[in-house]
Amino acid sequence: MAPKGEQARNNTALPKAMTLIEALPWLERFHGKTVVIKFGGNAMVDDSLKAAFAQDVVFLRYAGLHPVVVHGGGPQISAQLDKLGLESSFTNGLRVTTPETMDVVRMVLAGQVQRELVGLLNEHGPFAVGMTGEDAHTMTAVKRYAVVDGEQVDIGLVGDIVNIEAGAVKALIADGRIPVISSIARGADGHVYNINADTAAAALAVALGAEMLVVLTDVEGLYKDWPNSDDVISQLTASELDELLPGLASGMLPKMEGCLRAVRSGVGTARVLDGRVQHSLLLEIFTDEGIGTMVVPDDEPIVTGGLA
Ligand SMILES: Nc1ncnc2c1ncn2[C@@H]1O[C@H](COP(=O)(O)OP(=O)(O)O)[C@@H](O)[C@H]1O
Ligand SMILES: CC(=O)N[C@@H](CCC(=O)OP(=O)(O)O)C(=O)O
Repeated sequence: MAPKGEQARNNTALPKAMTLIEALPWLERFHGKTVVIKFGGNAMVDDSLKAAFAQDVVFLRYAGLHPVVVHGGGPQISAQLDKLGLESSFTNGLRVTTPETMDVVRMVLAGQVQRELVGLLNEHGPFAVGMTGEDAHTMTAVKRYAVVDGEQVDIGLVGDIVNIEAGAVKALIADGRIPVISSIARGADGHVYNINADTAAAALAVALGAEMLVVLTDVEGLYKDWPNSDDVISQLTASELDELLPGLASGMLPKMEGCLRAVRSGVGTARVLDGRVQHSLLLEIFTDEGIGTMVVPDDEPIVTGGLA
C-alpha cells in the first residue's frame, strides 16, 4: 500500500491528470486546424463570461489550434440606438438598417465590442488583432432582402456576403495571431453593409476551410420544440436541419442557416453552444461530453455523446 501522503496526493492529482488526458485525442485531432468562433451579443453581456471566453480562445491558440473570432453585438447596438433615441426593429431576425442605424452599428461593433474583445484576449499575450469585414476586402456584400409571406421586404443596409478574400485573415493566422472580426462588409456598390454575425462567421468558416464553426449563444442549443420544451437536439445531420429550418424563429434562424451552409460547404462540424456556461468552448472541444447542438454533414456517422 502507498504511504498515506502519497495516497492523498494521488487522490487529488489523478483526477486532474485524467481530465488533461481526456483532452489528448481532441488535441491530436484538432492540432493545426482552424476553428471559427462566433461570439454572440447575448452571451457577451457578463464580464466574467467574457473573461472566461478570452481564456478559452487563447487556450486554443496555445494548444495548437487556429482560433478566429467573429463577433456580434446586437444587444449593445440596440442599447446605443435607444440612448440616441433611434428606433430599431427586426425582420426575420435581421435588424432593419437605415444609413443612420448603420453608423451606430459600425461604431458599436468596431469601436466598442471588438476593442473590448481584443483587449481581453491580449491580457494573455500579443495575439488578438481586430478588423472588420471591410478591411482588405475581406468580406464583400450585396443588399439582402427579407422575405415575409412570400414577399420581398426592403430592410435597408443589410447585406449578404457574396465574396470573401481570406488572405488577410490567413496571414494573421500564419503569424500566430487571433483575428477578431466585426460583422460589417463592404458593398461592391460603395455602401457599407450590416451583416448578421452568424452569417458572417459561417461564410468565413467556409472560406478558411475551417474544421469547425462554433456559435455561442444564450440558450443551451437548438430546442426541438421551442418555446414549448427545453429538450435540446444534441446532434443532427445537414438534411435533418434543412427540414427543420422553415419552422425556426427569431435569432435561431440565421444561426442554423449559417451552420447548414457551413457543413454543406466543407466545414467539418458546426456547433451551437450555451455561451452562459463558463468555459463551454473548452468543454465542447476538449472533453468527451459534447454540449449543445452539433450539425454534421450527411455522410458523417452520428455518434452518441461527445464529438463526432
Ligand atoms: N428552436 C430554437 N431553439 C433555441 N432557441 C430558439 C429557437 N427558436 C428561436 N430561438 C430563440 O433564438 C434566440 C437566440 O438567438 P439570438 O437572440 O439572436 O442570439 P445571439 O444574440 O446569441 O445571436 C434564443 O434566445 C431563443 O429565444
Ligand atoms: C443584420 C443584423 O441583424 N445585424 C446584426 C449584427 C450584430 C449581430 O449579429 O449580433 P448578435 O450576434 O449579437 O445578434 C445587428 O444589427 O444586430
